[in-house]
Amino acid sequence: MKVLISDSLSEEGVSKLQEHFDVDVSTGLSEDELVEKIVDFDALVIRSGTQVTKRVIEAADNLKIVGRAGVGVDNINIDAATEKGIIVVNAPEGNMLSAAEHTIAMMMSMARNIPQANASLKAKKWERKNFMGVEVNGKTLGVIGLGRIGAEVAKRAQGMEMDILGYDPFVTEERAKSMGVELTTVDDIAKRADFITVHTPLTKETRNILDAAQFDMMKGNARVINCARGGIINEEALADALKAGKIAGAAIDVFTSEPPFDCPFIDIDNVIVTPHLGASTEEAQVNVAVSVAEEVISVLNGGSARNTINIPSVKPDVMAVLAPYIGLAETLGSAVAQLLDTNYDKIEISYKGEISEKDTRAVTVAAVKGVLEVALDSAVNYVNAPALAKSRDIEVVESKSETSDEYASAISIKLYQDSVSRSVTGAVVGNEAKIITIDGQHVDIVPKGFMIVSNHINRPNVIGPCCLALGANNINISGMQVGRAEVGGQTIMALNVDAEVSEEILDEIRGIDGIIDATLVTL
Ligand SMILES: NC(=O)c1ccc[n+]([C@@H]2O[C@H](COP(=O)([O-])OP(=O)(O)OC[C@H]3O[C@@H](n4cnc5c(N)ncnc54)[C@H](O)[C@@H]3O)[C@@H](O)[C@H]2O)c1
Ligand SMILES: O=C(O)[C@H](O)COP(=O)(O)O
Repeated sequence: MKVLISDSLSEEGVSKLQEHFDVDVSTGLSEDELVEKIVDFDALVIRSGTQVTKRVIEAADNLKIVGRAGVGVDNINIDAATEKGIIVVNAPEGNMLSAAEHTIAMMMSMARNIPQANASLKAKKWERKNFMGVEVNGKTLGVIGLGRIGAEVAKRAQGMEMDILGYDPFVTEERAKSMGVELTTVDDIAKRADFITVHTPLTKETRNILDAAQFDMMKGNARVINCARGGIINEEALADALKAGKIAGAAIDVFTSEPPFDCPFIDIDNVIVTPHLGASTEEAQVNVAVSVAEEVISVLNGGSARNTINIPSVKPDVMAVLAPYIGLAETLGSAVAQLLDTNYDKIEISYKGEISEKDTRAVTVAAVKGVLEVALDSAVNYVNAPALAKSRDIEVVESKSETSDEYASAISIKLYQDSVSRSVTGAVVGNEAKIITIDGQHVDIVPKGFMIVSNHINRPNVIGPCCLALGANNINISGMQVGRAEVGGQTIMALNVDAEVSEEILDEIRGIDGIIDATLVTL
């Protein structure tokens, strides 16, 4: 079998692979070169430097596995790989300490102007008064994303006597408390923190999580750090805030486009930058290279992988019966997680009717994956979803009842946090998945595309203005369902729309008299 390594990989990983396979190390390939070359290979091992695009996947007729020696898989077209049956694995733990240490190094370098002072002295200047710094002791650090790296950063900053504020929709109050972190909102972090660091994946929710509005709220002495992914902090807004003197500095390791030679803040004096070095330590590189090499060896020899991103660990015969329900459960999980706008500590999956007699473990895993994916994106997969829920103190409960009201089988997923809960129920009719209730109210929705779900008072002159607002913004409504509540009572409305709806338009809808809430659900 043949393995292509297309980014620089630690020798320990290369030699492990060479013990088993014919290994070709070719770095710096263009997309065209990779498309041409990949045809012959059974495995591809990469870091962040290789873009595994749809074209590359389409050309990869022998490829069985893509191994990412690191965390982020945003440079891999996962859907294309999944469609082609190519396993994608990563090495989620090997570089977390290095990334956390780099974050702390960036914070300290920024606090004490070390890169600028170093450059000045090497230019034979003695400019002590230009490099007055600040202490971090007693200061407040805001950590956005309290996963593996965020948690390690918080721990290290506490060692330097910093107070930690955190935001992570996926972390419960209890867990935050055990980490010594005060859980709050992004805006509160923007207002109160002296240093702010981001440690999330780049998703629809995290893109521009620090934007012009947040820079406007920050204190004049605020400093921001991005050692996660370019785009989590809006680069234009950051440049504007620095130029206007709204904040005191920034330390950036990752960029929307790398190398970032056209980046709008790269030349600003109080910005320090590194060329995506978070994982660049000897230790981390050995860890991730060995981890990925072991995964590739196992998979190419017919075994399984530990850190799969896209392949369910379900036996083929079980899959054949459960496949439509696995898809349904994942979709329902995603829908309900998008509807609940607080953290949750319990996921309840209820099976009714014929499905309750089956071994539903795989369906439950799919439901949990669907729920968690809203916050964790590609970090969650069929294999790790239950463990991720457990590690975040989220209880997963299954219940079964042999009777089902209208459909042969129905699945409900309910998320809880204290007295707040939301639920979505679905069924499979023919081969088509349907949402049949939202929060217990009957609807009949094909769960696909964009949907606005709102609660409103069941009385005249509420639905019309919503439709007018969408029409005025050129958003076409392709379907509408309204729950059945008594006149004057609270009811659900679900509007299928043909395009994504911005927060501004949703705010317009939320402002309509009689509307209680409105959420965009993307499926
Ligand atoms: N600079 C580097 O070289 C380097 C090295 C390693 C990792 N990384 C990047 O660091 C990031 C974090 O990695 P990790 O291993 O800690 O991942 P992780 O999956 O362990 O943690 C990510 C956390 O982000 C949280 N999150 C998701 N959506 C959120 C949202 N909307 N708001 C706030 N929090 C949200 C999740 O709940 C999770 O706890 C990734 O983007 C990864 O690619 C960069
Ligand atoms: O996601 C990651 O693991 C980091 O961004 C590291 O990327 P690298 O392996 O290309 O250094």
